[in-house]
Amino acid sequence: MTASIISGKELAQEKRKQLAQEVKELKQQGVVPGLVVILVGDHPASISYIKGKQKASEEIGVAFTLEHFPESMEEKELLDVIEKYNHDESCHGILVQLPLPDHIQEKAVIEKISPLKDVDGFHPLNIGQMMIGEDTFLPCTPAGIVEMIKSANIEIAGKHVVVVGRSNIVGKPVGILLLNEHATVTYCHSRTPDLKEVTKQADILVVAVGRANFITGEHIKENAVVIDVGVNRLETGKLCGDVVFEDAKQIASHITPVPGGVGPMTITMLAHNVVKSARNSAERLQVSKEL
Ligand SMILES: Nc1nc2c(c(=O)[nH]1)N[C@@H](CN(C=O)c1ccc(C(=O)N[C@@H](CCC(=O)O)C(=O)O)cc1)CN2
Repeated sequence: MTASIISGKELAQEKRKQLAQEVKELKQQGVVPGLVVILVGDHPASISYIKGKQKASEEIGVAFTLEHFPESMEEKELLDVIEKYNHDESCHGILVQLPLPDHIQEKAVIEKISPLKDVDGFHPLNIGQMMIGEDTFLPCTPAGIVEMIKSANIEIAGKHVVVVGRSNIVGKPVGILLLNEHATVTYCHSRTPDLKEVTKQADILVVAVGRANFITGEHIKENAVVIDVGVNRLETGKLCGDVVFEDAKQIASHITPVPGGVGPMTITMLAHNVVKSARNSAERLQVSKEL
């Protein structure tokens, strides 16, 4: 039997329709959700991802602003731009596209963004809230993965999840979100001895290493759910994931494709966070009017 495909593209379309409806309602209350994306440099992949964010924002009705600066921009200048938007009431979400040039400290930049506008969910305060299971802005790729698993009616509680990769953006938080859903979680990384012995125990295997075709059929348990987070561009120009799709298709019960899997859901969860932030801000305004 071949695996069912969990289409992030289709789920994203469905969620974007719901978000467009929520934005319509917010606009009737006089609130236009606003997203500011900051790009430093001309990284081609970043430019392409930002175009995706702009297209989704336009589809949903979110006001999108791009602040594009040269690679030579100083860290201080970037912090000042963030400070400006922290105080701008028309802006509900601030996102600094990663990676940043080497001379700019990612940590300082993330910490500068107001936690109330941190729609990437990368600020330590929001990460802490996520760790303890409080309502907050969740990092977009991990949140999108959880939505995709749930959309396929896959039970998470009690399952053994193996996460391959330990980045702050994807690997670490996706493990925490799935732990919060009562999974048993194991993390693997470059120093894990005998990787396939661990991955073969996974009921749900999440792969986020950024290496084309890193996971083969040998790593996958029969009927596992395989979530491929990799977006790798081959020399031929073709995109592929971290998992050999043809192998996984024969073994897994479900698999996410690349392209059209986790990527579109990352962008949709960003829009979800912007709408959530606009709603929070409308509620704060209402409370302050009532006082
Ligand atoms: N500030 C952030 N920077 C980065 C993040 C992030 O969440 N916040 N994640 C990644 C890049 N990323 C979003 O920014 C991202 C990656 C991939 C996709 C996507 O839709 N991929 C498509 C293929 C796109 C293509 O043709 O190249 C797919 O998988 O179908 C969206 C967003 C690093 N930086």
